[in-house]
Amino acid sequence: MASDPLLSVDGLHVYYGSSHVLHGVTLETGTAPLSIVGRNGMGKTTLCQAIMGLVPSSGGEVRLGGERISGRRAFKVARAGIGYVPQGRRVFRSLSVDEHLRLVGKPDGEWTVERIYGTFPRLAERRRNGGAALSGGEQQMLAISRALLLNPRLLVMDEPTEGLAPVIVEHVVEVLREIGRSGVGLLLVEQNLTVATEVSDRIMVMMNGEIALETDAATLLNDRALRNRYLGVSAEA
Ligand SMILES: Nc1ncnc2c1ncn2[C@@H]1O[C@H](COP(=O)(O)OP(=O)(O)OP(=O)(O)O)[C@@H](O)[C@H]1O
Repeated sequence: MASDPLLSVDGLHVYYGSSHVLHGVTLETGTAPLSIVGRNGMGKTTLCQAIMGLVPSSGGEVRLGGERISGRRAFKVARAGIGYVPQGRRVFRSLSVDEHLRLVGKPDGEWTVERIYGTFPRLAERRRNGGAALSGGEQQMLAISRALLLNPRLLVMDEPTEGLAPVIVEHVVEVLREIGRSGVGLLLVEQNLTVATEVSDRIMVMMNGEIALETDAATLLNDRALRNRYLGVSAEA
């Protein structure tokens, strides 16, 4: 008997008032990373938020390991095993790096504060710095670390490289690849096609609130006409 996929989203609809934003999104993913790309305003953030229970869906369902999680409140979705790194990072300005990590870290989890410091030496160097004193890249690493310390089965990340310098983007890509290898599932929403294709081979394109295309990284990178059709100018950025 085939086992349940790690995450399955089936026919998900979301409205903001009378505005219909998700039009029956359907996807499945396992422990191999999956990237979702798409132009601005296509519904990628809304999809992340609907999976997390942060916006209500009006039809369809979300399952984690076969268990229905749609309709649950966000903290229960997190407790069920989905870590979320929202767009814009959101670290506390007055808490130090170490305080951020110790707030959520548990001594017996697979990801511990010590493992985080080993994975992100930069955070170890900055452990006494407050959130306000961190660079954008360091804040992103802290946001990812916080999500990992909850020992999730799946991480949902919304544009983790947005606004970062290229050298920092490279480091974040390395970290995402390591997460992919560690057995934690990864659903990555990205505007940066290079990042998306470096992190995952499987790529979905969202257009007008639907998954319009599922393809592999090489096909998308090699087919300019396909990129133009689904991603327009942002694909060349
Ligand atoms: N809280 C909200 N209330 C009303 N409309 C919203 C709200 N949030 C998003 N929208 C609209 O829903 C649509 C999808 O937005 P969403 O942020 O999900 O897209 P996106 O693909 O993540 O875009 P971006 O890459 O720019 O973040 C857009 O038209 C947006 O204006």
